Amino acid sequence: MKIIEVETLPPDDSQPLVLMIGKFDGIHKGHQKILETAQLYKQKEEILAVMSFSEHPLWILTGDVAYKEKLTPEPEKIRFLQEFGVKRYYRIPFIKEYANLSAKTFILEHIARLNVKRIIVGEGFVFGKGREGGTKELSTYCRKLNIQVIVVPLETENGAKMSSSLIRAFIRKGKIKEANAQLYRPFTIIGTVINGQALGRKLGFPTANMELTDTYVLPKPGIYVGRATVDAYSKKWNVLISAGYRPTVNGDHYLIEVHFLNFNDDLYGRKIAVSFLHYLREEIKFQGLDPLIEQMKKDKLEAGKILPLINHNNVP
Ligand SMILES: Cc1cc2nc3c(=O)[nH]c(=O)nc-3n(C[C@H](O)[C@H](O)[C@H](O)COP(=O)(O)O)c2cc1C
Ligand SMILES: Nc1ncnc2c1ncn2[C@@H]1O[C@H](COP(=O)(O)OP(=O)(O)OP(=O)(O)O)[C@@H](O)[C@H]1O
Repeated sequence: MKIIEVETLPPDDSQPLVLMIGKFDGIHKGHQKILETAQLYKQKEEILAVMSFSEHPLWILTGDVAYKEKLTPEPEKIRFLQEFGVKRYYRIPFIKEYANLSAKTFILEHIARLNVKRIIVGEGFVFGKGREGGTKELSTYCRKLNIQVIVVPLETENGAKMSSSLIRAFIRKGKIKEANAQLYRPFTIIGTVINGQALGRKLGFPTANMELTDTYVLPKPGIYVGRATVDAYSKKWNVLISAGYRPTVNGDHYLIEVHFLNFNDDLYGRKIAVSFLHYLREEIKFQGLDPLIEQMKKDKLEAGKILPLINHNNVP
């Protein structure tokens, strides 16, 4: 994958492209349909390209941190796009000047510098200053440049558009199943294992405390059942995940801790990828450690019952 930084204008280029534009956070089922359509339309000499923003435009424009939190931070997003055959990634630093670009200027001055043969967008796609341009304007400007525009019908669930914002909202509410259904795979967070208070080991439930590699959208505090991989190994381990503030031990910040079932190796400093599969229960403030241990034993039993019933890859 070639990553091209767009400073002010994309560099002139003659490579024939099939272009997709957007944030593509999560590469959800709707995004996957766009990528599959692009593959279908691609001619032999053309390559797939995505133009995306390094940060969510609304994070830059409003400063609302909720928009900084991602389902798939950029390295993850690029890895997924690569799996879908994308060969080029135009990375736009979403500065305010970019937000002020009109729909017309974006196509006739920016996109015109590239040799775009086709643009694939979803129904309802909007672009340009204040979201002024829609698919109609896109087609009008692209006709002048001889670019074919393909508008893909919306991928919906229960009548609602599948969208990154909706999936982020599901995760914040602990609605993991709903989020995973739209992602078409389990929601996964990657981090490095750091030292905790080593209390977990004494309680009989050692946990790998995660330092996250990026600003992920964080699941509602609670206990989850999931699966995890370690470093680059493909083996998946069953895990219990504690996400939240650990009120029993007066934790003062949100933390994701992972208890591996049937795995005892030292994990400090190692990179783990943790997939959330099932929301088990809320965090509880216990009066002392004994009731916490009792509850953790129950959680383990419950996880043992639930794991065989879960579709781990979330693909029907
Ligand atoms: C399965 C499981 C369930 C947990 N449930 C709770 C809970 O309900 N309330 C709570 O305060 N902490 C809960 N925790 C977090 C523990 O308090 C934490 O793992 C323990 O204090 C060890 O922390 P350490 O890793 O910093 O040593 C849970 C942890 C696990 C693994
Ligand atoms: N549910 C969907 N069905 C079909 N196409 C979609 C769907 N959701 C997004 N797209 C298309 O995918 C491309 C990238 O979309 P983008 O990630 O910018 O928006 P989004 O997923 O709607 O996110 P948000 O929820 O943050 O608005 C666009 O062409 C968009 O129209």
